[in-house]
Amino acid sequence: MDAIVKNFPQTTRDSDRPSQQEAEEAVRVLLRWVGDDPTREGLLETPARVVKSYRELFSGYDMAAEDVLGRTFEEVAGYDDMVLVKDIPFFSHCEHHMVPIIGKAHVAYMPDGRVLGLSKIARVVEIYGRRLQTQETMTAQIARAIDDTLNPRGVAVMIEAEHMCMAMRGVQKQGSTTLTTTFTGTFKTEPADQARFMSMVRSR
Ligand SMILES: Nc1nc2c(ncn2[C@@H]2O[C@H](COP(=O)(O)OP(=O)(O)OP(=O)(O)O)[C@@H](O)[C@H]2O)c(=O)[nH]1
Ligand SMILES: [Zn+2]
Repeated sequence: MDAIVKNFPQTTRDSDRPSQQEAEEAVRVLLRWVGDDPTREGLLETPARVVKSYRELFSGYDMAAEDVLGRTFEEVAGYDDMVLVKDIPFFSHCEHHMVPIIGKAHVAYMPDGRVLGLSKIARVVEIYGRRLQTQETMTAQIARAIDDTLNPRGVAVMIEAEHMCMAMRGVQKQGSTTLTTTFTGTFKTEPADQARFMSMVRSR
């Protein structure tokens, strides 16, 4: 099973994807649709640039969290308390409007013998961030990926983000923050663990 299919039911196989030329043509259509002229000098290279930047901004479709989380360590002198990586910045795009979501993720787990490389937690945030998202889905996906691959005693994920679709357009409310949380295992069953996670996230 290739990584993309394993990773995400809604991702497209490479063979089903439009060509770069087709994607560039779609950008030209949008440029005409907003009222500009894709043949003027300043816009000639724009479709190619947009497609290239989409490759980067949506590179999460080509990566699987399971591959990143596969490498774990056991030699931690019996450490079994919470591991929290907080304030992980990310950029995503909302699946409704395809405009940016800008936020921070806080990710914790309670190890059960094995721990993750710390950078891998940030990489998982990156993998799910670089897709079209709702904040709720992204929060749940990060928690589930860590839960499924590491089998810790519990996972806690909090995301705080500003949605540009609410700031730049539509209801036009700048500066509002949306908070979402997913708790599994001990973070779900033990109020004290959940409270400690919240206070560690909040402490500066
Ligand atoms: N639950 C959730 N909603 C989101 C997220 N990102 C954007 N939205 C919302 O998705 C909704 C889409 O609503 P629609 O009425 O279909 O679209 P719209 O006419 O563009 O809505 P307005 O933004 O209110 O103008 C809006 O209320 C957005 O604020 C997200 O991550 N989670
Ligand atoms: Zn939106």
